Amino acid sequence: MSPPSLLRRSSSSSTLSNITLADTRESSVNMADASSTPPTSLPEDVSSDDSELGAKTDRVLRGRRAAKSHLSPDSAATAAENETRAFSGATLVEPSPQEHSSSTVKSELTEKPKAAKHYVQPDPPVLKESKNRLRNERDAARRKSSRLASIPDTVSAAAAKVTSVLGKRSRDALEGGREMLSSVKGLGRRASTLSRGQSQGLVSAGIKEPPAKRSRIFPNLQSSLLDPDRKADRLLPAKEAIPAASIVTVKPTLPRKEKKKWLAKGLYVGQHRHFDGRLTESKNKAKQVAVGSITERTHLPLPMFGHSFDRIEDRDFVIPYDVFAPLPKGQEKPTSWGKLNHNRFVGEATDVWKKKKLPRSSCMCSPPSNEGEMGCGHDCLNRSMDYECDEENCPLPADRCSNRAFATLDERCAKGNKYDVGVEVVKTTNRGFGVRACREFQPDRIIVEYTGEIITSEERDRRMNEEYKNNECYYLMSFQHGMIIDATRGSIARFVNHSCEPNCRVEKITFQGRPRVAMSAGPNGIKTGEELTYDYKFDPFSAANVQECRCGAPSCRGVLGPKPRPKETKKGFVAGVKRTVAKAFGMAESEESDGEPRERQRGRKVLTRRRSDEAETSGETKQKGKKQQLEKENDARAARRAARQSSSSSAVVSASSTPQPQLQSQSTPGLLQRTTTTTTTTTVSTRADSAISAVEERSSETVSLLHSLGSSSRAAEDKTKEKRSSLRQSTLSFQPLGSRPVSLKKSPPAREKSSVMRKDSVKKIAGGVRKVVGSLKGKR
Ligand SMILES: C[S@@+](CC[C@H](N)C(=O)[O-])C[C@H]1O[C@@H](n2cnc3c(N)ncnc32)[C@H](O)[C@@H]1O
Repeated sequence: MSPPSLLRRSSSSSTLSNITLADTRESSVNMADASSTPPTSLPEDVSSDDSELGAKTDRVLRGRRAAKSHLSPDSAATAAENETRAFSGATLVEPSPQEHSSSTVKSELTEKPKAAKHYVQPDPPVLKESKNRLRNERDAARRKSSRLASIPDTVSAAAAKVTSVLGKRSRDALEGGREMLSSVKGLGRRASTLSRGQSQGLVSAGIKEPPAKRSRIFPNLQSSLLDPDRKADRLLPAKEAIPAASIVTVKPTLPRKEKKKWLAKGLYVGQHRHFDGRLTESKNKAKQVAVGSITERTHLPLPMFGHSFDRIEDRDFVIPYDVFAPLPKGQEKPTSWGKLNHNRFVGEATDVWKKKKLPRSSCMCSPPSNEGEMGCGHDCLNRSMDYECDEENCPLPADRCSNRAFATLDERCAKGNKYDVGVEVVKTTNRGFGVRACREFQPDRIIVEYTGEIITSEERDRRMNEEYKNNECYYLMSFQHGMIIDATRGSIARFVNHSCEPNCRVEKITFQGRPRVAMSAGPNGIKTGEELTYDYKFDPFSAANVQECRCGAPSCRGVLGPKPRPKETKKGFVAGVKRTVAKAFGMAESEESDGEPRERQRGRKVLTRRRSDEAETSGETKQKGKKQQLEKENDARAARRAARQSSSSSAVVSASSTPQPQLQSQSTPGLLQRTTTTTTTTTVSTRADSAISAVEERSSETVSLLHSLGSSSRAAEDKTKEKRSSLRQSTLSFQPLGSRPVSLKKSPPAREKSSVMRKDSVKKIAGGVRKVVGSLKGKR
């Protein structure tokens, strides 16, 4: 009866599609049986509603399974067969090609009962007993299923509710869906899955269920829940498939508050518009407070200092360095530089420092009467002594005291950002590395601290002779109590180059009992992008140490150090006596070493050439030879100088007029100079030798007397200025390219030197007299 076309032998993997309908007899039996079973005998008016259909199918399945379990082996087999046939009734529905598509499930399910009805055969005779039992079981199953049938409806209703808010607040919808699910607690697997009926329909129709789509949020969601036609279903995951923990709560993304970005480069970096170059720092600050209420336009701030400073000083506006010459990406960075942002006492320096404490200082300043004005100005005692005010030595509160340089620097640097640190290392075209400002600095404002290892002079000698003997640059600066800051490991300030027209100055300030070296802006302030420079002011004692200056300033001295004095005939009594003595001993005036004109100039020329040729390897041998020659000359000159100093017996005068090799104790900041020891054999004549020894004997008494006289009159003055003179000794030492340290000579202590330098004319005359006497004696 049944058309062969409707008999299917499927190899599909579907659980129920393995049923084989081999002959027509069997199939007719099956059909008869199927006619009495709900799936295949659904009346035409049966709704095609999924839930209902699902419920009915469910009932059949349950009834049949129950019957199966109560049958005898034979009857069970028959019942199983019947069951199979009953299902096969459903599978007899030949789906149209379109019906294979999952999207047409609904129509298929609607038509299926009708189609099945066509092919259902009358009920064949079966075992009565088993049939009755089967019926009973079926009834029981029906009762149970009817209860379950209402659950999908509940879920559908819930889903509909969820759908209504879908798209608005997905999170709320999810929560709602979850609540709904929990309200139908006890929901079985079948009831919780809305499309169970659908899926069974598909199966019974022999259509292989498409592989389930997987949701990213709910990986266990069944494909039916992802049906685009049923949005609500998507939000209702199968109860047992989705543990509560796996539900990801989607947090609403709130707009994040943007972090303030400081300008790090450009025309308008680090500017404030109320700066007036004519006013002092404190007055400027007061003015700034006064105009504080004015709302500043932020969209177009004025360039550096509001250009006012340029107008006042009648200077050209310069485009900041980083605008016309921004740091190239991947530019060369200094290597082998151990950064040290605080002074570190090394070795014996620690003990020295502990023993020698600096005296305390305190000021008596009173708060300025004008609101907003800053106190502790130039008349502040602490300031004049180069001491920084703090809460212990100053009666003013920190916000009214303008003498708190290091406190503000520490505060600024603690912020750690580039703007507040304010400086960066750059590669210069012709002077190695340098430092430039990343922001403006107002006049006298502290910029950076010169820090490094604090070492004793012995340690310095050792390092110079052993560790740094092949170095090109040295970073030594005198510190305190004869100690030295070695910034080989130090702060960024070590890279600051020299200029004959510097924009910064170096000063020593005692902060909370400890001296620290500050680099501050000069009187013109610093513009963003400007290279920082200060005057090294070192004394090129040896010609070998003279370096060509490449600062490019209009008033450049040509060398790193003071301008060489032109050769001139000295006037005055002492000079005359000297000349007489020199003539008497047959010493040519041209060999005078005071100004060291010939050698020094020759040396500079050589060095200048050498530095310009320094890149050429071939030139190095040449340089060495010349250097050796220079050193020989230096030694000879030093010997002559030693002889002359002794012969003149005027140690005091010569100390004040002749620039001595200094390692420390200079009254103004400058460079520490590595010196060559003057121990070479004296080549002066025997006559001169005898004259010298005679003078030495007689003059020693007079010199010491002069010292004692001077000291008593200076006592009061020294008391006040002692601290200052001992602190103002920031002299930095560095070495020209290729030169090698021979040994280092210690200069006299600061106090001794300063006292020596304060000689009055009486002493000069006395010295001159002694010289004449000495020379006359020598002649005799
Ligand atoms: C304290 S270091 C400064 C940093 C150095 N430019 C560097 O690259 O490390 C001093 C050395 O820099 C060089 N230098 C500094 N200022 C200079 C100038 N105006 N002209 C030529 N060379 C300079 C000299 O070689 C000097 O020995």
